[in-house]
Amino acid sequence: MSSNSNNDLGKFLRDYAEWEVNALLWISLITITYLLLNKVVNLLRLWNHARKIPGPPSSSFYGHSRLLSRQRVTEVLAESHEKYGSVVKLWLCPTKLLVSVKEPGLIKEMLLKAEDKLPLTGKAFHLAFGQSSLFASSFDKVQKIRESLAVELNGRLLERENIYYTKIVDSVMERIYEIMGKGSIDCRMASQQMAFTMLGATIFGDAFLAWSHATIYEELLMTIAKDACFWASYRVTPFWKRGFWRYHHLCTKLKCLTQDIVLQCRRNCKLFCNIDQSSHNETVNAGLEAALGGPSCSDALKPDNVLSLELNGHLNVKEEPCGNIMGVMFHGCLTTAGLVGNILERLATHQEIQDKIYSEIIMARNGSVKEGEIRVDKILLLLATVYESARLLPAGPLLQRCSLKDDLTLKNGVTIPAGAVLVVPVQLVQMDKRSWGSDAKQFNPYRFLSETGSQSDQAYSTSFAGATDEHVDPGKGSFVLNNPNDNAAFLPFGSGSRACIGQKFIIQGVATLFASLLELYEIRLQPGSENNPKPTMDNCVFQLLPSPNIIFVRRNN
Ligand code: HEM
Repeated sequence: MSSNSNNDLGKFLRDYAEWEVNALLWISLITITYLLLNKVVNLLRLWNHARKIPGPPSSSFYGHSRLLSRQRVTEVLAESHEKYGSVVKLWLCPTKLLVSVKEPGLIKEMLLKAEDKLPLTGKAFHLAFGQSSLFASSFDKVQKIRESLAVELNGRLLERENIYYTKIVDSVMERIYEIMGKGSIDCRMASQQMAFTMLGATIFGDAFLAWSHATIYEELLMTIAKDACFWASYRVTPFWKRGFWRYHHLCTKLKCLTQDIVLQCRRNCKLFCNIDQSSHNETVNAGLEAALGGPSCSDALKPDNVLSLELNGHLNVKEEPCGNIMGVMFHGCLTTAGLVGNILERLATHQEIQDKIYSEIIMARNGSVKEGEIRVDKILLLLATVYESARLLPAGPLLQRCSLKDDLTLKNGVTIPAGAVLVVPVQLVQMDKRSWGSDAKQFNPYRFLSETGSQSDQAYSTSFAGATDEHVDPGKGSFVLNNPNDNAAFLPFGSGSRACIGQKFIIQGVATLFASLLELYEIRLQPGSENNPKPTMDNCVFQLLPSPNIIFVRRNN
């Protein structure tokens, strides 16, 4: 009797186990089928929507990727827009659609509606600096911290004094003379120095100017910048490659050095100093040791609190300490160096504009109420030169966006499917004759100045189309600076929901830096380098040739 009941129980358990396994297999099968079907449906939707967007036919399975590997993307887009209109598509592979928008009105609409960034951008920052919210791809993650950073930067704009920039110029010139002593200096090197010092001093305060590791920090940042996108482009992070570990080691060094300067900055209590010091008494020695090749850095110190607490306490515990600070230094230094380099080169090659700016600076200095103050908002030609340099050489050839969840319908009726790579060929747009007049490809800062009284809406639409210095003399005071953002084709800082937060801050900062620099120094091409090649246009694309050597000549005043 009992052996029978044992057998029944055993059979029941076996049947039950079999039933459980079967149920599990069915659930897995249904889930996988659902996921696959979902992918197929999404793919069919993508192909269906893409059919209605004009673009060159793709002759192979790989779409236009072969064409893009042979020709620069801006050239391909220039030809395609010429032929197919303001919205064109290219296939990067059968599942990846690229849509380019070139008409300024549509660009504005698209950049407002497409709130996400391409996952690659977020991945490059994540891989280099760990998890941080400021440069993540999804808009939901960045929204709050964007607002806080904007408030923070605008506050900083109000409190910055010229004396501060004089200190930065002194520090930069000391280093530049050191380099010039060993040989000549090219625009790129000088601009890197200026951008790095300006941003470092802004973020970390005076402590940064006296920091003994500043040079190593700058070199590390630039080395990481060269490789960041390469390593992020791997679908699976290549842990098996030695090169990757070398890169990773550099990122760790940068992290530790950032912790060191954050600690020094707290000690000096210059920036972000309203945080509760008592919770951050830990020493950073371990971090510094690691940066210089010793053991790994201290976890106890959470320097990102410096930024995050300051930014209204949006600290996410999962975030990497210092991740946002490193992200800002990385993006800010690279982009600012590009802009400063272009201004240096333009001023060195346009002495007449430099002389006029110098007169404006002296007038602004004489007219200032407070001693030692120069109001950059009075130095119109300098600000116009900053805008024009940003227009002619944007930070990158493309602005990139995507809408991860929803399809986008533009006012011209085109629907762009969710997940498509959206781009704006910013070089083409910023040199388009229809937006900038017949001299669109030339350096003419006067296009950003117009006579007072000509600021009606109608005048605005034409005011960017190449005024000349014969008509505009900022010294006479009857001219005003146009707001560059009134021209939808002005996009060096992007536009819309993910536009650069640093635009106002950096324009004012760079202008103040140049005002302090030009007051003391004249920028000239090094004798003999006048005939060196200059940036030239080739099929609508600027060729970046070796940057010219320049010298800084101290004025006699
Ligand atoms: C000359 C200097 C700079 C240039 C040319 C520049 C340009 C840009 C561009 C083109 C974008 C993408 C915009 C878009 O997709 O619409 C961007 C994003 C951003 N910029 Fe800048 N930038 C500069 C300096 C700075 C500085 C100094 C800061 C901060 C201190 C900053 C903070 C940011 C942030 C946080 C974003 C990301 C916004 C987001 O993803 O939501 N930028 N910048």
